[in-house]
Amino acid sequence: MDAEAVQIGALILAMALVALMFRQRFGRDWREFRLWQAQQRANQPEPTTISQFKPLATSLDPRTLPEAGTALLNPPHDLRVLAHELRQTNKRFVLPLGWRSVQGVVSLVHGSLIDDFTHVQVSGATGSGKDGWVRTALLYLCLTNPAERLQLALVDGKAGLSWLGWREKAHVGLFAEAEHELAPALTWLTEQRLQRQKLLKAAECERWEEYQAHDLPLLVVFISELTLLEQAIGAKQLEQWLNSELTSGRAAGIRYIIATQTFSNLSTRFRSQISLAVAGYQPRDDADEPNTTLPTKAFPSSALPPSRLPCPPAGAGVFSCVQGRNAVTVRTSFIDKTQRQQLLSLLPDRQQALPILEVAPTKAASLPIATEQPLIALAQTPSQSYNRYDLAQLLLQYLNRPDQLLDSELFRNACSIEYKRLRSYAGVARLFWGKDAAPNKSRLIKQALERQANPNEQEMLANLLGTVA
Ligand SMILES: Nc1ncnc2c1ncn2[C@@H]1O[C@H](COP(=O)(O)OP(=O)(O)OP(=O)(O)O)[C@@H](O)[C@H]1O
Repeated sequence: MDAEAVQIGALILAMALVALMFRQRFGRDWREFRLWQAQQRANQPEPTTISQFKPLATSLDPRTLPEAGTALLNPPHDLRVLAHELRQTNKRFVLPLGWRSVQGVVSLVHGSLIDDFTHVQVSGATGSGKDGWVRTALLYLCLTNPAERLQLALVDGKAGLSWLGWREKAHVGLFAEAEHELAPALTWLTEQRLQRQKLLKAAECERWEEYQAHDLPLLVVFISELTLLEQAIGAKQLEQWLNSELTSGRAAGIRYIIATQTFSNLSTRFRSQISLAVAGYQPRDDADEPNTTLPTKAFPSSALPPSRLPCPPAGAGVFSCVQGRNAVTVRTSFIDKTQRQQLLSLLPDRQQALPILEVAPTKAASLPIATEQPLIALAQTPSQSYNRYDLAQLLLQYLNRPDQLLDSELFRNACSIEYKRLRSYAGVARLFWGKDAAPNKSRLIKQALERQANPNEQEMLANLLGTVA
């Protein structure tokens, strides 16, 4: 009996040992398989919408810049060569992204702001060529589209030095260069978006692309250094504003190109609205993901992560363009000052004055309320017996003088409709001014309701006659 028990015990022990060995082996195999699977996925990027051309010009030097992956050593620095290559596309609003060379074949990577991507982020350490990239892209856009079809808004916190000669051009609809102009420029952009939404709504268009009339050009907004805007209006306000404008600007025919040295410390929320990352050199590999959305190890073989690109000045103009999981490393054409001035002189001058950017609201808290958040909330209002676009415009107009809203029948009417629904002054205030609405806004709603309940004689007459104050 004892011997039998020993035998059974030995058998169980032997089985457990075998199971343990298998488990370890199997676990290792499984991990290796997952790693191999991840590598395969990374090496076979999904088909991209940014595309490349076989060159029309035959004399391009196919050598690549040392240590810069597929980036071309000597990209053509003549805009006519770019134009010559891009003749092959039939897409609208095309941006040249840069040149690459694979096994001796040179190609120009490019994409359309309408068909291929929407908003673009451009990053890279100082001197990596961000301004150069944007200037070439925008110059090309202006030379290929009349001012009636394309307008630029240049918000350049770097005192406009990179944009000398652009202010006078008919393509430029807004030019903000001084620090005090930055916050009003953002308000102007929100107003533009609201006006566009109103026009599109009147024309029963869900998207700008459907709009048939010719009075709504594509508006391309370039923000040259995000951190300067952050200093001017505050991080939280900027994040809220960007989130609203990037989300709703797209359907209104507005595209943002946002540049900064690194997106590392900036909110990830608004960045989810950006569909193309143009990423130059970064000194640290933990900056790879914030600047491209791809972790260092997930880069496909077609591109180098920003931290592996050659650093400027040798690596100036080298960028990895990342869209989803697809990425390519390119070098941009550098249009020098002489050529730039010549090309700018071909663009028509403006006939009308630029908008005057009044002194900014000093408090960050008073940035446009009529942004996405209240508009989305308003759009969900079940009883639409007031015009939400007019209300949004009104809120924006009285941003710094909210007390004066009390004189508006539209405002008071909207307050009473929303209060009946929400049963909370603070709730209505949040609906109108966003989630950070201050307590004084709740008081304002209360006052509006009191006034609506006890209108003065003139207001009663106006109400009876059906006119809007
Ligand atoms: N495509 C390019 N090819 C070669 N050199 C370039 C290219 N682009 C830029 N450079 C060089 O790099 C310099 C810096 O470029 P640029 O001012 O565009 O960089 P930046 O990233 O905007 O810098 P910063 O953040 O400091 O403003 C340019 O003066 C030019 O000499």
